[in-house]
Amino acid sequence: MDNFSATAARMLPGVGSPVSVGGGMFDITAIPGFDLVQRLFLKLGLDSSVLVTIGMSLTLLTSLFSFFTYSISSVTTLTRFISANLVSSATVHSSDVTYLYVMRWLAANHVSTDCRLFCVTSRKNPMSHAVKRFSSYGPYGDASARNEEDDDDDLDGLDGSCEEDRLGPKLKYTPAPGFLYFWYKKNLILINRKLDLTYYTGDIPDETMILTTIGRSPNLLRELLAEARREYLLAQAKKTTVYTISPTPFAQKSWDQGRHRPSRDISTVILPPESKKLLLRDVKEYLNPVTARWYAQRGLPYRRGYLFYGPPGTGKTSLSLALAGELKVPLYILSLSTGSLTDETLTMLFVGLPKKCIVLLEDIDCAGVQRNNNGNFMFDDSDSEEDDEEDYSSDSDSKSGASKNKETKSKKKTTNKMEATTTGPHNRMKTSVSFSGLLNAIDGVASHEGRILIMTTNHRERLDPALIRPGRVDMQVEFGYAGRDTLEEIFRELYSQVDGMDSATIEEEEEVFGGEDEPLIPSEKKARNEIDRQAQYTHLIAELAEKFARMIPADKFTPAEVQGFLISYKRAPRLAIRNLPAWLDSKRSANEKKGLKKTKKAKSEETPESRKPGPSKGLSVNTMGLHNDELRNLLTEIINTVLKDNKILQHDNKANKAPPTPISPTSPTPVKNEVTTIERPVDLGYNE
Ligand SMILES: Nc1ncnc2c1ncn2[C@@H]1O[C@H](COP(=O)(O)OP(=O)(O)OP(=O)(O)O)[C@@H](O)[C@H]1O
Repeated sequence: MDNFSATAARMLPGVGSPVSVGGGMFDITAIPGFDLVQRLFLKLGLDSSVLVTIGMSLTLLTSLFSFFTYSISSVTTLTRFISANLVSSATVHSSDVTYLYVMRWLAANHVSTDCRLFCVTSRKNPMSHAVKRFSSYGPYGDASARNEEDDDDDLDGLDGSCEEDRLGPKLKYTPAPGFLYFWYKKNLILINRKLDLTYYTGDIPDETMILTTIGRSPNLLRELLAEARREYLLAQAKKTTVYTISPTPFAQKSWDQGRHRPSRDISTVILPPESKKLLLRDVKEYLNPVTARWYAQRGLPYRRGYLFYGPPGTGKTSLSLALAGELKVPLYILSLSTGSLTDETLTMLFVGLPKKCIVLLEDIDCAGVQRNNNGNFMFDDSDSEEDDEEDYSSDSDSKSGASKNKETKSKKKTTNKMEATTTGPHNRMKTSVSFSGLLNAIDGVASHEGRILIMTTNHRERLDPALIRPGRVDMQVEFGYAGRDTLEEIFRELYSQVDGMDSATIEEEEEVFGGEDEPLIPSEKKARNEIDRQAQYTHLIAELAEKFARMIPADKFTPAEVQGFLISYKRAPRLAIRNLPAWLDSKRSANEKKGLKKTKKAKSEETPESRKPGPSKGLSVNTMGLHNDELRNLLTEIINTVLKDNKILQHDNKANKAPPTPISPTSPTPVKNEVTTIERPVDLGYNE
């Protein structure tokens, strides 16, 4: 026996001599090539017995691998057999709203919160949407719309807990992707959440969720899905989905992820009752399927447009939101001053609208939307929100100041470029929307039939008549300062009997501020039963509301201002009334200061040039680069004489004075495709 055979025999009994395998005799040296390898190893001075070890190990591993492969394939075959014959399953994809139904259901039934493998995030998570997918299980308007606020709102409603405690935002637990099981109606349900990272670009990865239950009948899963759907939709009925455009200035504009706001009850928007009634009747009639057929049969475009106009803070946006809630349609908000809107993007946005929705084209006059000589809208720096407020200043002195200011601004505007920087309250972005582009978007072929268009403006007089002609605007609603009735209603609305509000809560709150001399209701007069107590409270608030309304000058403040004041006294109406005179004084002096500032500003803007008689507005004199004062004066004189002779100046002045053709009020009953102006009654019957 040579060296190798001796070593092999040492390590493996039987090497070099026949080895017993499977009961038979196996001689390792009989393997073909063994002799050759053995000699090679001997030449290289290596211990060839290693070969035996490697050979044996490889054989063992191959056997094990074959065993596992076989086992896995058997399990797969078995699983396939079971899933094909013994279980039922439902597949839900995250791109479909059903996903949201299920996720909400899981949260509502504590399935997602009680699982062992979970993700955790903060409830008020300022992080990206990617985190939110796993941190949220609230309702979403559509599959892509996942919003943190909404989740939290809804979650609070579901588990009765609050999203924050004394220390800060609470933690939120949700199931990790993978397997999860729970019991539903005494049946085991298995959920497999699988992420699809194939096209993952860093935002929310797609997900497939498979719900499986034992048994061949799919009824159980259908029941669960139907229940999830019902609960989700019922929760949604109390909400309005609001879409705005994505805030990125350079990206292709598109509607952003819908946000769910609690629907605003239309009764909380205070308007003269007849205006509200007419408007509601008109919109509801328009949305009636019979009306749609009526339009179709006559070949009329099935669209309806409204113009809400009035000072800022008088409820135009609030009413639009409330209308969307009342009609259960989504609200799409678009402000012409927001973002780098172009004709194309505007058209695309209108194309992207669903069939039934409200489009709110806000502040159509914002930043001075006007048509220039080229037919394009111009956006002016000088007209900011602040100016809107100034223009509507309740102080008569300041009003004259404002109008002077406005004149100076409008002069500036004429020199404006077609594309100018806009100053919306939030953005400073380039905007260029041509007039025809806007009209095309509103009523071009791309515009969806069945939509409701609401345009709001603080300055109806600045709008081009073509924009608000019948067919584009079928009804106009004026929003004004708070008259006596409105003031009373605002007060009553704020202190109404919701959220446990009653005379006891008021007295408690007053105690915090040092208490009032008189008891709210003398103890001997306090009602005995609940119904009487409620009636007594309503009566009391009505009396206070009347007193409050009598103390404020009518038609001087916007509902937003009055609400803002009252909100400081959420549960202390008598305190609000006590502090009202001080608030009115502060408002008055603020207005006086504002008026003074404006007069000063207007004076400072008056340059010696502006005082000189010059060519009429809109007429520019090209001095061919000559800056000679004499020449300029001479030219000015010549032009003025020529203009006077040709009556151009007269005509031009007239044109400047004449406001854009006003829409005259017609009959109070809306007539199809005729403009109906719902004005607030001229005399509201309120005495100051
Ligand atoms: N008529 C009203 N009834 C109830 N609340 C009102 C009314 N007007 C204003 N408010 C309150 O004032 C706030 C601002 O109102 P809103 O945004 O609707 O005013 P707006 O007329 O759209 O203002 P802007 O012209 O600046 O857009 C809201 O919180 C709203 O609750």
